[in-house]
Amino acid sequence: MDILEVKALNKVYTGKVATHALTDIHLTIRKGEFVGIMGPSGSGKTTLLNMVSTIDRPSSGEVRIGGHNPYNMKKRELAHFRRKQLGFVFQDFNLLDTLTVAENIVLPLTLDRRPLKEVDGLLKQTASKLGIGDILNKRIYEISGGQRQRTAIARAIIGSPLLLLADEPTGALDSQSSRAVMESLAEINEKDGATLMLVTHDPVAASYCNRIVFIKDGKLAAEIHRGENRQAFFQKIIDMLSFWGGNTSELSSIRV
Ligand SMILES: Nc1ncnc2c1ncn2[C@@H]1O[C@H](COP(=O)(O)OP(=O)(O)OP(=O)(O)O)[C@@H](O)[C@H]1O
Repeated sequence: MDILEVKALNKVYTGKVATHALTDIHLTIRKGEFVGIMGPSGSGKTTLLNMVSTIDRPSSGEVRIGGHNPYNMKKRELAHFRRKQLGFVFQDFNLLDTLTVAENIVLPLTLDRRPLKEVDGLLKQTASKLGIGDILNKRIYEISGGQRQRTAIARAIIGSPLLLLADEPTGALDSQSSRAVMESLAEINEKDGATLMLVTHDPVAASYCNRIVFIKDGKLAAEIHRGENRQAFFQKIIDMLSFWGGNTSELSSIRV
């Protein structure tokens, strides 16, 4: 089953000078896939993510999520669709600092007025998946960056969205926390069959994906698939980045 279908997508930012940010993008993500989007700075990764996450409207072409075209929806319907069907994970966590970990995680369910008992069950189950069951009563300012990102992931998946979208989720983390966060995302993908789309510059983070799509100058440039061996996939990613452009400095010697 296709979770995401992007067809003939174009985005032109109009202004004094028009920027053709995306040109004729076709991308399908099937249920249970973990797809990474990579490419040099300014290549159009964020623009693509914004079109898929329904934040910004394409200039032409089509986006379908679970068979629905979000851009045909009315404002309220779209807000509801976004809350139910999409999960978001950002580089800077986007958590509410003065609330507890538990309060942050259940926020989407509270907004939907789900029964307390159901919310409590889902909270325990989701927190234990992310290994944060013992910090539920702490406030966000009392926990580490890695714990914050795992809290944000818990919030993103508690409503079982069709598609989880992550924008540089390891961008603000040290390498050890980055690995823990990527291992959590990979586990959600493998064990729960969650479908993920990840935008990243980080080849180590990207090596946890099943497939990487490279964008260059707003166009799909190449695609690689992971086999059994993550170290070999990491090396392939490095090779692709040095060919297509991207951040590869000091990375070839890293073991993943
Ligand atoms: N709101 C905007 N208005 C005008 N041009 C924009 C806007 N957002 C992005 N662009 C341009 O569109 C192109 C693609 O930008 P985008 O942010 O999608 O790239 P990116 O691959 O995510 O880059 P980075 O890795 O640096 O975040 C760039 O040329 C950028 O300058």
